[in-house]
Amino acid sequence: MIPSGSLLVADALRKSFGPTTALDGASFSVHPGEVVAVMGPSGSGKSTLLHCLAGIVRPDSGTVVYDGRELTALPDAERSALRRTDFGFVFQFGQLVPELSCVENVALPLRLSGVKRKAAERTALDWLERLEVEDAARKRPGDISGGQGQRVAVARALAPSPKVVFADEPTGALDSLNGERVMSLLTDAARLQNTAVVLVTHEARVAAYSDREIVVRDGRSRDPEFTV
Ligand SMILES: Nc1ncnc2c1ncn2[C@@H]1O[C@H](COP(=O)(O)OP(=O)(O)OP(=O)(O)O)[C@@H](O)[C@H]1O
Repeated sequence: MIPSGSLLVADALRKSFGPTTALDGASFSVHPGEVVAVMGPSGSGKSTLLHCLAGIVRPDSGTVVYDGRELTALPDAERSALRRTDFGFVFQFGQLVPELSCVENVALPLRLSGVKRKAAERTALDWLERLEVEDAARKRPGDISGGQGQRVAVARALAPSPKVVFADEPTGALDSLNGERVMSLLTDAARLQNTAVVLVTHEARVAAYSDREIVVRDGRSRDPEFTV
């Protein structure tokens, strides 16, 4: 049975890329404000699971239900709109826009959802402060360190108050000290605003920041919250 009170639930996901089976029956669930780590060896299907959960990749079969709506059945335009309004993303290499200052990067998703420039930049500055990286506000991503860049990327993901943040190896390019700082800032801020976090990682010390771990092996995962 699908776990009750979940915000995002995937059941029996299957996905192949040509002859390669990436997902072969994966289940997953996350509650509002919960941090769930998706663990597993390289090539086991973690990123594919995250992409299916975020509506970026359409599974061959199985379902993804977000807030009562079946993502897998929504038209592309509606899924894109949902990604903009409800989801935030943090990738391994920040993927900030190099031509914009850090405060403009954080303000960008707010601007795209219609917030006026001044208000968007005020909110962006608040978030940079919360992530202890306000010194980088007027600098461009190329002029700050990798650790600072990831904090800016976390600020950008959280500033629009998303319901879910998807983080794919968010500390993979950082040393352990910077990685731990980014993880504690990300999870504290997410819990504070009741944002769920889907965290893909193969590192146990990163997964230690989660409330729960789900292991993917050979494209299969079983969420223990599901009951038969
Ligand atoms: N777009 C794609 N085209 C072809 N094969 C793909 C594609 N995406 C993933 N795969 C394959 O699917 C399998 C699962 O990949 P996935 O990236 O989901 O694993 P992962 O657990 O995230 O790996 P890693 O930890 O190395 O990032 C791998 O064999 C991979 O090569």
